[in-house]
Amino acid sequence: MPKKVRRQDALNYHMQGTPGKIEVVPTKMLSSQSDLALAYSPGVAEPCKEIEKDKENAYKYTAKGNLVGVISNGTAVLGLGDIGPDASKPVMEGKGVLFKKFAGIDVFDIEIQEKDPKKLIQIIKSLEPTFGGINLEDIKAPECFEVETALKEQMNIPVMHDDQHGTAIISSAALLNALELVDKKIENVKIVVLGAGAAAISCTKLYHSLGAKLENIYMFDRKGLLTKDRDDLSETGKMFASANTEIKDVLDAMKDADVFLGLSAGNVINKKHIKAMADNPIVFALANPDPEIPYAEAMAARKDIIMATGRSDHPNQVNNVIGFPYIFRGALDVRATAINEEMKLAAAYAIAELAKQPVPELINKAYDDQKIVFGREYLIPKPLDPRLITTISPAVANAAMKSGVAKTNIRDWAQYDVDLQKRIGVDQKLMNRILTKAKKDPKRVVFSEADNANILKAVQMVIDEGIAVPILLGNREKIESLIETHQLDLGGVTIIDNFLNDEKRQEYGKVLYEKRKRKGVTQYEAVKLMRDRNYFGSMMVELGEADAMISGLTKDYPKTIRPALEIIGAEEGKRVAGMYILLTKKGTFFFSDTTVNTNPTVDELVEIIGLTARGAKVFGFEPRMAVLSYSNFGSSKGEIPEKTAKAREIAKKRWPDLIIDGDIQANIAVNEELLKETYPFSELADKGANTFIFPSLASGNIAYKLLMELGNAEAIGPILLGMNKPVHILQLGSSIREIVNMVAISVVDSQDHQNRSNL
Ligand SMILES: NC(=O)C1=CN([C@@H]2O[C@H](COP(=O)(O)OP(=O)(O)OC[C@H]3O[C@@H](n4cnc5c(N)ncnc54)[C@H](OP(=O)(O)O)[C@@H]3O)[C@@H](O)[C@H]2O)C=CC1
Ligand SMILES: CC(=O)C(=O)O
Ligand SMILES: [Mg+2]
Repeated sequence: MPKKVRRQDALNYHMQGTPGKIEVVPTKMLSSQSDLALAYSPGVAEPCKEIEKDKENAYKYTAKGNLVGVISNGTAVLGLGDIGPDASKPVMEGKGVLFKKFAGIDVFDIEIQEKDPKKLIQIIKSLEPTFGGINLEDIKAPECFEVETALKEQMNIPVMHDDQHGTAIISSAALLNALELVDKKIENVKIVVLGAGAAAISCTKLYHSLGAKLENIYMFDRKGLLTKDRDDLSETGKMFASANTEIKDVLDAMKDADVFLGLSAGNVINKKHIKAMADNPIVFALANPDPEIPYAEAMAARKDIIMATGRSDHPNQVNNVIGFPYIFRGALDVRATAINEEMKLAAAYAIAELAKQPVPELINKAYDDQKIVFGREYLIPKPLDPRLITTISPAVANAAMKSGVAKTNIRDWAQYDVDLQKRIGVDQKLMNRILTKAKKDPKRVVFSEADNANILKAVQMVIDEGIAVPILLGNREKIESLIETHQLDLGGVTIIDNFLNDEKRQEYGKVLYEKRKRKGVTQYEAVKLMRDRNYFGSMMVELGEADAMISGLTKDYPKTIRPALEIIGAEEGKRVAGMYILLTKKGTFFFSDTTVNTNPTVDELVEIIGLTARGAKVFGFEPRMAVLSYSNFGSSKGEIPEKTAKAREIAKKRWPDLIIDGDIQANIAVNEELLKETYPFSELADKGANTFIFPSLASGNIAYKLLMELGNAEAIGPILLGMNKPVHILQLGSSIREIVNMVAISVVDSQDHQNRSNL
């Protein structure tokens, strides 16, 4: 299901926390007087002198080699037109994020207040000392051609105008594959191009070098068809001017056309245009953010259509994000002085070929468990495909070496492959995996604080993404008014406000009374407690009227968990514990117990070990557990070393197959070198720990919070382990994304509970 992008969501995304999408992070320590003396004066003078002797040393002593300038003057921003350099900044920051996330490349985005191409050339050229490469972006035609050509001639680092060549590379790959599917030859096809700007001209040039005939190409700008008798065409435009002056308009040109390429503006053609085309029409409507024709309209017009857009919410996303991070990665890794035709073609063929390879399960999972196979709906690889980097970058680097523009060579390609994989990390995908798993089998989740705007916004995302079937508990009038105020689209969602209704409360109260009558609760009190939505929601889960409950955004933890414990309780013979998942630069780690057991006894620690191991497995990890202390294997005496060592011993007897070690200090547990050197007998010596059992709630809680604040780790949780049915408690004031993540976790937890009871 396509996910709608709402205006307010997009604004909030950019506004929340630190405004914008990027920050600069130091890569060296700066914690002491001597660090300071090295990082800045006097020490910094030494690398300065080395670079003065030989400029190439900048690659050795500065960030230049991995730094790309994303530079725009804001004259052709997406399909929004000349909105100016200030307004282009979100797009340029966005490219910075994609460079970093997909290829580990750092970016400074530079927005320049200058339209004169000559001056622009001067400014950009003067930035050569800073950057390892230049990505020109959203500069309008025809100025962009002059700017790029001059900079390529004058600069000794790779320069690429991505709207031209990135788009040309990706769309050529898609075109080659689409033509293969419909069994047409590029030499014979009639191509209508709407737009005669940077992207359109460059794509058409590349199609021409791949074999398309000039006489079969009909290119339009706002004034109409580019024809030989027009005297307002640029030099590049003239190349595609048609000798046929009979054609009236785009519709006329579309008669029997095999290929439509749109790189102009949104919603400028309609189904009549599509219907006029030849059999098996190939329609690439690539304007952003809205394609030349809406996807649904084009698909409805013809059954035999092959359709691509620039958007991520439809199949066949022809967007330069599939190319630029990896093209620059390959170019930087061999210190190429240019991105030449050979490198571009190598990228296009690598992309086209990758689409024909079997798709790994990971990608199927990331895209809603579809079985993705090469075909009409999968012409080119998906943007989240981790193989893009290991396919495109080596192809580009190799082409640079062969065409003589590489200043360094890659010799060990196997090692290069490993290095590239490290660049993208693997664990960032964890939340994606959880979300995908949830979407596969969504469950009914009751929100007991539904009269809260953030909960409702999260519910909207949950519905849009198909994660769960929400049930809203709260005052109907208030919920409806919030839905209206925030312009949400929650029609059809169940709202329950009859927890005040006597009949339902009586029914639920009786069940609670039966459970708690020997704990001092009277029938009257039990019925009264059902006015509390946490009691009511817990009872829905207990009686199978919902599969999971989410609460805790507005009340403190103990108040929220108590009703769940009284009504649902722990699994038979088990305790309840709280786990956090920490996403750090060094990978994913599980922390327990961070929220429930203040000072666990040995037996309680053993239970926590068992629950946490199962929790880590639910999220797809093989736990390697460290029972943490301030000692290593009995090196200190005291209550905590003894408690943790004993717990480990008992747990190991109970679950001999689990990797568990302790008592152990936290730094040792994650440091394989130290472990191998000092404690080679340890079960963790091979790989280090990924799961930590803390001796007390205080230590676990403090550790994860410090990691969040000082280590920039992302925390997912707390995940309640050991409940008889899924209930998950939010942190006070969780963000909308955190609420959505917790819903996905509760759905996955519910799936796991149901699978267990099915065994
Ligand atoms: N999917 C992708 O990866 C990419 C998509 N794009 C999209 O392509 C479009 C163009 O970008 P770019 O080439 O950089 O911009 P340019 O400003 O360089 O070119 C825009 C071209 O489109 C023409 N045009 C605009 N509106 C219409 C219209 N209603 N009918 C006919 N022609 C029209 C303009 O005509 P005129 O010359 O008469 O003004 C101009 O020739 C944008 O929507 C952009 O988002 C761009 C790069 C990558
Ligand atoms: C994708 C892109 O670069 C554009 O639409 O301009
Ligand atoms: Mg662009």
